[in-house]
Amino acid sequence: MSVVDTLLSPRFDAARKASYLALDVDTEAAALQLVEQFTPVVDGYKVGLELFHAAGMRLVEKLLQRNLRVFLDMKLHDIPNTVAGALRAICEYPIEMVNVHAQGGLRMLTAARAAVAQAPYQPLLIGVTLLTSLDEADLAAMGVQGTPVQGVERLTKLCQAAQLDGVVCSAQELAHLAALVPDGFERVVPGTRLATDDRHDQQRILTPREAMQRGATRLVLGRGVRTADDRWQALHAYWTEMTNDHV
Ligand SMILES: O=c1ccn([C@@H]2O[C@H](COP(=O)(O)O)[C@@H](O)[C@H]2O)c(=O)[nH]1
Repeated sequence: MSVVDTLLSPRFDAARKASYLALDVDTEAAALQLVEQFTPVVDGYKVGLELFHAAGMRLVEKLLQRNLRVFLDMKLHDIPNTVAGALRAICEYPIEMVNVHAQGGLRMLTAARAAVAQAPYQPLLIGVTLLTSLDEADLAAMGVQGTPVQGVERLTKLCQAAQLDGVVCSAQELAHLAALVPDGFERVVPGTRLATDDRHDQQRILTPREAMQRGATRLVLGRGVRTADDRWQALHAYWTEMTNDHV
């Protein structure tokens, strides 16, 4: 059996459904090349700031036409009225998940919730807590008191107060959050790495296995897969960790 056939087997269905491959490339053509390579093994893709600014909603429409799950990683952060307006425009499309910065505050999060609730499509609305590229020293330099765990806890409580569907956080805060949030609350984790991977610009990392063990509900897979010498082997390694061992 080839690695692609193995990855298409039901054994990996749960990992497939819990994964978004980050299309962090700078042209529509490069994004579609990745999508052509990985579909149908991967059926969920993340469009972030780089690709969105290069290719816009037209690229998102192309993914949706292929019946792919789309996480629009916009990290909206502005005054409540502006964020609500942006979400109304986004929710004209059947995307699966969109996010806002929890640091926009309760009024902004509440306006975001209301905008999505009234929209034609209602993606999961997720609050980004503290970027996984920040460590405690970065927080202190920004005037944010306490540890990343404390910061993520504060921001998660804001997201819960505004009735968001979940948060983005690092795997390092998950054990702490497990006691704080109910089962159905999404815990979306970017910046996981295999033990042998480069961490790049990420600071608060753990392995995919540790993330799943600690309660992640969805993982964003980025450079660990996309820039690997053998992308299929890398995806197999990530999904095996996500599948086998979180007991
Ligand atoms: O706190 C955050 C929020 C979002 N991201 C995004 O996830 C991917 C991670 O990519 P890697 O290549 O695996 O580092 C990227 O698109 C970020 O914009 C994040 O890393 N941290």
